[in-house]
This record gives sequence, structure tokens and C-alpha cells, in this order.
Amino acid sequence: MDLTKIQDPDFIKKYNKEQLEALAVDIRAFLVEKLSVTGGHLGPNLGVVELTLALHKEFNSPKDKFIWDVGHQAYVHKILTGRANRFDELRQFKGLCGFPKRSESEHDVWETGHSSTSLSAAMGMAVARDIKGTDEKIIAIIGDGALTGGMALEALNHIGHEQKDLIVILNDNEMSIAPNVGALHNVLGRLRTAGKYQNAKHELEQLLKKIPAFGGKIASTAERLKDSLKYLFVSGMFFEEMGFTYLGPVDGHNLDDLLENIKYAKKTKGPVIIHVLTKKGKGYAPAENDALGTWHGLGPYKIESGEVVKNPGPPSYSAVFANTLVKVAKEDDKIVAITAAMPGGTRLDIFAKEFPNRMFDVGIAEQHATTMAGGLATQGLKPVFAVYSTFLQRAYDQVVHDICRQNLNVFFAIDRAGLVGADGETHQGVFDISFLRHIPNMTILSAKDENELQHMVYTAAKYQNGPIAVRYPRGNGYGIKMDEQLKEIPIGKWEVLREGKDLAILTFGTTVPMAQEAADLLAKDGISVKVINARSIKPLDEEMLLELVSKNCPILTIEEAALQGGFGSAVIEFCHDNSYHSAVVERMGIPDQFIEHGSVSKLLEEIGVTTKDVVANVQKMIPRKQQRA
Ligand SMILES: Cc1ncc(C[n+]2csc(CCOP(=O)(O)OP(=O)(O)O)c2C)c(N)n1
Ligand SMILES: CC(=O)[C@@H](O)[C@H](O)COP(=O)(O)O
Ligand SMILES: [Mg+2]
Repeated sequence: MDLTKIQDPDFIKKYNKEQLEALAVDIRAFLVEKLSVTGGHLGPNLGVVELTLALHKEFNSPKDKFIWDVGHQAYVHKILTGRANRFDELRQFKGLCGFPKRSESEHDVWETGHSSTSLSAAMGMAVARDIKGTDEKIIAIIGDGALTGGMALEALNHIGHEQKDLIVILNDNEMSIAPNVGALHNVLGRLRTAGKYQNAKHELEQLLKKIPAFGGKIASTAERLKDSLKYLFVSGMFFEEMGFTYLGPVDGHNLDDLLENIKYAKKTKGPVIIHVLTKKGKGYAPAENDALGTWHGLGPYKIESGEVVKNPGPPSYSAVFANTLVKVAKEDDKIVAITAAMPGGTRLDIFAKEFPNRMFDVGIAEQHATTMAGGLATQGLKPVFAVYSTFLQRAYDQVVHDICRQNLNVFFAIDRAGLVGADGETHQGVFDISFLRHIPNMTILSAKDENELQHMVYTAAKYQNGPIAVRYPRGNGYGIKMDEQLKEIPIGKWEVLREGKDLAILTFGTTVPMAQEAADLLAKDGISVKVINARSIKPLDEEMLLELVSKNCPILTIEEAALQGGFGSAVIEFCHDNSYHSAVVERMGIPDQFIEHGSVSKLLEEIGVTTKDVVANVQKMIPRKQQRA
């Protein structure tokens, strides 16, 4: 079938099982082919082909509402809702978003990207439905990984209490990005092996009825049998005890099984959870046999061999962080590492290989990770929480209330700091300076390259004066020479990269090269620009700043971070607080808007943060006449 001809999912209503199965084959072939060029979240989507077909067959989207948790597994939904023709531009600038996007389709009723929000959103929609007196079905589709997120458990608690009609599809593939972790994962494991929960309960009751109630062996065996099955029920009862009708486990690749249970759920009053067993990567061997999460989300690959097209470039910043942490941890047994379900992305898998007992994967639980780190720190250990900038947003209060207020020695290794590109609005790591800088006791460093990163990791690991954050971008370093000897970076001290007298550029991290390039171009124009690596974002280098403003040196700050509350704001606040009211400070950075998906270079061009823009801004700041002086 030519999937690009699909306009809306209604056609599926008339499809029989064979037609659906044939369509599933076409969808898998389409995904494998398209994503081999664009990259994307192949594994999760191959796992939900039959599930998504069954949902669109049994429900009437968009009247009935599908809420996809994380939303990385909504490609099949997008194909069935008339967007197959946009997959060549998946996650590219102005192209198809990799997550549900309300502006793309009426079938996308809730936007996601961060995990564990679907149940809360579904509850909101169910309450609204009942207040309005309408009759649409509300269906949340949440993975076993996302279920480990605290928000999901908060929502389960409330949903179970309110007893609203609402369907939760638990897509259990035993994987988060990496293999899933946690006690809840074990509960699901018991359920997976328990076989048909409903049937077992019924059969047991029938069996016990048949056993004559006489004492001795049989009765006690029956009791023991009941207890052992009860144990399984107990795990199965986890959801029933939470006020849900539990259905499953259901074979998530068997359309008959899926349709039968969805039909049953539609008729059931109150909240229902259908426990669906799927295989991540189903139908494409390299993805199906992926034990580590490589095929969870990836770049282009060769279809035949399953060979992922590697960019052989220099080591990633994440790898530099992890390898340096291993080096430091060999000398300091107090260092303990924590990840929130991202061992591969943060490369703490490297650390775990060296120190299996000193790395903790807490599941998708950034709040817990942060406060657990605080607990560790109170006992004299040195916890390192490696977390993407965007996901640390989830733990803002824990950073304030538990860590900074108690001034605990926690090292936040903030990965993916800055624009991340393809994942777009929900994942851009551009807010961490704004949400950390104003918290008392917090220290923030930002690495300009991989060599500075290793020194900052060393510095932060040794730092004993409270919480410290080291931020570094997604992707590879520049391939520069790495110092053999690690050294401490002086906190609160900036680095002059280039002398100049007409104007000073203050920048850090990924925008340092563009400042240097601009300075070269401006020099040809007779403008002498000082370039400073303002690598200590908090505390500022007040001495250097005072020297600049006291000489009325115009300042241009550049940051790949939100301008609102960012580094440039800190410089302006400093000038104001020190009564340098005539100080000239201009800022370049992320404007007050969400930045969508696209390549980082394209996004920077779009928001006017390029070398050309720096040159233009400096020329505006240095009036022509002054240049001649
Ligand atoms: C708050 C938050 N933390 C981390 C992530 C990164 N992340 C994206 S998908 C994923 C695993 C999701 O597992 P599951 O819900 O089981 O979905 P599956 O990929 O197995 O279909 C993680 C950890 C995220 N999106 N949001
Ligand atoms: C959906 C999700 O949140 C993760 O899969 C994320 O896309 C990983 O990002 P990186 O590719 O930067 O590791
Ligand atoms: Mg999963």
C-alpha cells in the first residue's frame, strides 16, 4: 500500500485482520526505509505497529483522544493520520516533528517529549469530558519505562481514586532506552510470566470449588496453590488495588488479542489498564536484537547490514565526561554516579563498566535522582548526577530545596546543554542557566571544548563547597589535543582568549569559536575585539568585569542559552548593581520562544546567532567614527 495516500485513519475501520496484518508489513518496511536516511526513533515505533492499528480501528480519533507518553513512538499514528508523505523531512527544520505536534494534526491532542506526562493529561481530559457531558474515550499509551516516572505514579494514584472512565495502554517491551529497571519493572515481569491474569483467577476459583472441603493434603495444597497464584495475583493486583481493571498480559503483536481486550475495555466502567507485551524493534532484526538501546533513537543506518552510519569524529563530550570521571574515581572512592534511565546517552555506561557498584540507574526519575544525590552527599560521598539539561528541568525544586539550600556537594553533569537539534522544542537544553543561576550556593561552569571539559570534570569532582554544575553540549568535541595532566579550573575566573581594545565579547561553550572568527573578520575592518571565555557563569569574574566596565568598554555577550535570565542578564545585573548605568552591554542568544527541530547550525542561523551576526552586531555597537580613532 502506498502509505502516502492515507489522508485519515477511517479506512482502517473496514479492514479485516488480514488487511491489517498486510498494512503492518507495509508500515514496518516504510519506517525501516525512511529512517535509514533520516534517523529517528525506529525501535519504539516498530514495536507499536499492531497496537496503533488496533487503536485506530477501535476508536474514533480525534474525537477519541490518544495521548502518547514521551511521544517518540507516534510515527505509526502519524502515518495513519495522513503524514506519511512528510517522513523524508522527519525532525528536520520546518519538517515533521519527531513527537506529537498539535499544529501538525487534529489527531495529535497532546504534545510530549518528556516522559511520564500522559496519565496526568489523560486525567485532565477525562475530568473535562465529564464536566462538559461529552462521551469521547480517553486513551493514554505509556511505556514500561515511562511508568517509572514519578508523575505517572502520582497520576495512577489520582485516576484510581476518581474512577473516571479512562483507558491506559501499558506498552511493556521490558525496555526503557536501555533495559528497564526498578521494582515496578519486576512487578510487570511477574505479570508477563503470569499468563492470562483474568483466566488464571477464574480457573483457580473453579478448581478450588471442585476440591472437596476435607482436611489434610489436598486442602493444604489448594491453599498453597492459591497462595502462590495469589502472589502472582498480588503483582497483578498492583493495578487492581490502585483502582484499575487490569487486563492482560496481551500479545501486542496479535491483532485478535489486542482488539478483543480493547473492545472489553471500551465497555468497562472506570479506569482500565491493558498490559500489552510488545517487542521493541519488532520486524527488523538489528533493532529487535538490540539489547543496549542503540536502536531506540539513532542516526542513518544501512538497511541490509544494520550498520549504523557512525560519524568517526572525535570522542563525544559525553564520553570525555565519563572517561574523565572514571579517571578521577580511581583516585577517589567517594565518587558515585547516578543516571535517570540514560546510561547510554550520558555514557555513564562507561563508568558502570569500571565501577558497577558505584553507578545507579534510578529509572526515569530525575527528582528522585537529585534528592538521592543529596542523601549521598550528607554522608560524605560525592554524587555525580549526569543528566540532560532538558530533563533536569524535571527536578528544579529538588535542586533548590534539597541540594542548594543545604549546600550539599552534588556535581550535576549537565549534558546536551544548548540546542540539541532534531528533538526540537521539548529537548533543547537552553534553560539550565536561567533556572540554576538564581539559586543561592549554585556554581555553574561551561566547557568551551573537550579539553576544558575534562578539567572541569576534575574540578567539579574535587569541589567541596556545595553544588556545582558543569554543562557541555550534545555531540563530538573538536578533536583538539587533550592535556595529559588534569588541572583545576579556577572558579570565578575567566580566560582571555584574545586581546582587544574597542569592545569585549564575553562568551562560553559552543559559541566561543564564532566569537573568535568574528574577531578575526572585525580586525580586518580595523575593529579590535577582546574575546573572553566566560566559562564561570556563576560566579562571574567580577574583577575582569569591573575592569571592562570601569573603562567604558562596550560588551557583547553570546550564549547558546535563553537570554531571559541567562549569562548576559547576569552581566547586566552586575553593571546595574555596581552603578555602571552607562555600561553598554548587548546580548546574543536564544530569544524568548521555543526553538523547534532542525540542525543546530540552521537553528542558530534562524535566531541570528552566527559569526556573521556577531560581526554585524559589533559594527552596530562601534560607530564608524569611533573605528577610525
Ligand atoms: C523526563 C524524561 N527523562 C528522560 C527521557 C529520555 N527518554 C526518552 S524515551 C525513554 C525511555 C522510555 O521507555 P518506555 O516508556 O518504555 O518507551 P519505549 O521506548 O520502550 O517504547 C527515556 C528515558 C525523557 N524523554 N523524559
Ligand atoms: C525521546 C527521548 O527523549 C530520547 O530518546 C532522546 O531523543 C535522546 O536524545 P539523544 O539522541 O540526544 O541521546
Ligand atoms: Mg519500554
